Amino acid sequence: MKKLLKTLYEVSGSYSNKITRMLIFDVFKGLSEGVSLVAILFCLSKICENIFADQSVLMKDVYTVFIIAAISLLGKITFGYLADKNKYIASYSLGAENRLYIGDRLKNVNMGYFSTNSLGNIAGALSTVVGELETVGVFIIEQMLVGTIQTLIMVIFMLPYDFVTAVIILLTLIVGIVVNLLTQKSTDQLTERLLGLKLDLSEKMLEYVKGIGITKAFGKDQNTVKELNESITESRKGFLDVEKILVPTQFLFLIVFKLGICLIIISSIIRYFSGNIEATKAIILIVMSFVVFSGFELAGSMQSIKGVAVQNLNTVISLRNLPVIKEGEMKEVDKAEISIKNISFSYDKENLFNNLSMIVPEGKTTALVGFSGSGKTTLCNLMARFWDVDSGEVIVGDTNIKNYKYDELLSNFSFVFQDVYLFDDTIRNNIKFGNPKATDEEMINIAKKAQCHDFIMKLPQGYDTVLQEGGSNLSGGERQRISIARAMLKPSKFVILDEATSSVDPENEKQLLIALKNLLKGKTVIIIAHKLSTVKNADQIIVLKDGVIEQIGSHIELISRKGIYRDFIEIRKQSEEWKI
Ligand SMILES: Nc1ncnc2c1ncn2[C@@H]1O[C@H](COP(=O)(O)OP(=O)(O)OP(=O)(O)O)[C@@H](O)[C@H]1O
Repeated sequence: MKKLLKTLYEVSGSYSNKITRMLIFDVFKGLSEGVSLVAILFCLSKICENIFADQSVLMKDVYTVFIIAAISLLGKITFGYLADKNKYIASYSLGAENRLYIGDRLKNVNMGYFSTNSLGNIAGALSTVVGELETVGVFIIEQMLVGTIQTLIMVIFMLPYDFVTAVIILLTLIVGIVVNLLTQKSTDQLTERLLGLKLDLSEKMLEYVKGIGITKAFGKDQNTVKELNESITESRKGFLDVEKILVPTQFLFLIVFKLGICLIIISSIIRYFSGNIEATKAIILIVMSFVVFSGFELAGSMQSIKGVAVQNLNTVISLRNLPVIKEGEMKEVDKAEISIKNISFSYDKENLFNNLSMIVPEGKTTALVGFSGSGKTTLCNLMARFWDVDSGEVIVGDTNIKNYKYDELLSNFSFVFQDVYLFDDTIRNNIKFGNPKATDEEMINIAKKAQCHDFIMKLPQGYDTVLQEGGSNLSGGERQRISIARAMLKPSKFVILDEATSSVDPENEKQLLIALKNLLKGKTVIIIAHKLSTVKNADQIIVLKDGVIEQIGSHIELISRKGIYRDFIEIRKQSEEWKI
């Protein structure tokens, strides 16, 4: 419980005071519950005493006990309400706060993290794990605390009332705790496995849904379906295995208390018949035996799922502590130039770049061309610090990018990625994502230039049309034009266009290229393109092959020289597979 509380406080952020309040109210709720039970037993004892003594029940005693019971019941309800109020605010708010915190942290995590950790796992952790934390985590602590306090009150009452029963209760509690501790290790291991299975299942589900189109196209017996089926079978088997161990351990734990109850009843009957205790006491002890362990039984049953809560909390803590990239203090980019000096970089063992150097001059357009896999996208990612170089320097303006504040550095870059992603939001908000302060007029003006205004106006709600996740209710070309408008609306010094017009039809592309030319005027542009039309007007063309710069120059210079660029152009005419 101490460990659970400690980790819960670690993730509770600004809502830790609500948890403290909940715990305080729960202590009073537990006390009230214990006292009300004792008061009812005491009342019963007085009534029995008077009946057995053939006397009329003393109303003064009954009233006193009734008032105590009423006050404690009222306390139980009031403190229960206050504890619940704080519990719900704390649990749902800390869930939301953690999702926001982790989401923000993920933004500053090196992209390598996303290569080694699947999207499904991260999504599963943020939804399932944080969700369980909201519903189960705080609840477990509450039940354990209230149950334990209630039982302690009963024990304290029992000690002076009947020593033998007090000893039986204490021994039962000790055996119960020992059984719990002995089974704890195996249940903890199981809950760890349970979490792994849940995350694996959510990863496979996500992969399956995302690839549903491919699955349809290639038939049902493809790998994703097979993997999903295996994961479902594996998780079903795993969940059953967990239950197979959890149920008997729970049963063993409950048996201990049932045996404790039997012992109290047997000892009371034996002692009554041997004349050691009176009938009243025997009755009270027998009645009390049925309720004395109830709080502790509940607390103990929480112990087995406590492992789940601890696992969930640890997962949240590890996500909260994800190593983010180290950032510097620089805010302003003084010069819109990028200078790459002797960089080496590898995704895994083999280096993609070895001592590569180049300059992206201010206010000019630099085109990166080369075969697929030659490193064009990677080079752009290194310029915006999506990844860190292994050695060498990427200098933006006059400063190494590692010395900039990360958000400030990124605010200077606009991107149009190969794989366009649009948010599940209106078209207006998707375009304004690049510059939320832009007016509608500015936004529409850019949309017109990006050749998307006309098709947007044909949609039933125009700019207020809500896009489906990823923009799946638009064509590839429409998505790309919206992403161009989004990038153009962002006031940035650098624009990176990664095959930005690849999905646009020739008619739109012509107008788009004219618009891009105007919009990109004065900006430093890095363009990855496979179309000659996009590349030939660049001020500088850098030809990459297997991570090595083979040629640098303008289109006129490169086409007039024998070499890889001229070959590209030739081959391009023959084959659509080349990327130039
Ligand atoms: N996240 C990653 N993890 C591991 N390897 C990667 C990753 N991204 C790219 N690579 C590898 O790095 C090399 C360069 O990839 P990159 O995407 O930079 O090439 P590219 O020239 O942009 O290719 P394309 O024109 O096909 O987009 C390729 O061999 C690719 O497989």
